[in-house]
Amino acid sequence: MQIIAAFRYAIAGIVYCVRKERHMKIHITAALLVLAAAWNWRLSRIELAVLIVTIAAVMAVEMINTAIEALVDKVSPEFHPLAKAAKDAAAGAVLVQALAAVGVGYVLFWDKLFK
Ligand SMILES: Nc1ncnc2c1ncn2[C@@H]1O[C@H](COP(=O)(O)OP(=O)(O)OP(=O)(O)O)[C@@H](O)[C@H]1O
Repeated sequence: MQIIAAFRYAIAGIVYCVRKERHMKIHITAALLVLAAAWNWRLSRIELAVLIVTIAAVMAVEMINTAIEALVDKVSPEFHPLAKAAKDAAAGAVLVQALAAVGVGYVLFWDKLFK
């Protein structure tokens, strides 16, 4: 696959997730707010790097969750315990990453907000 076409498909995947997933819109809004706060409090370069990786990880896991949901809906529209396991595990991955992001936010911003 040509590299330009590969990029086009990847962008289409991101656009699909943003359009379809309400959670992606929430993640993007939160990311913009957090980046504004990082700029306001002049986070160090390393803090900013951690923040960027965390934001990207949350969005990437959410997109993988969307991919798994789409695949499960395609191959198993009817109820199946394995379909449930796949969707629940994917949702669990999003939760784990979101909790980690809250932890990162706490470490980076708590002192600046409350001291
Ligand atoms: N085909 C299925 N077989 C068994 N359980 C399912 C199936 N589809 C959904 N479920 C159960 O319902 C839950 C919610 O599924 P759903 O597809 O509505 O995902 P969601 O997390 O609400 O995502 P979204 O809100 O993005 O659509 C799953 O986590 C799973 O437990």
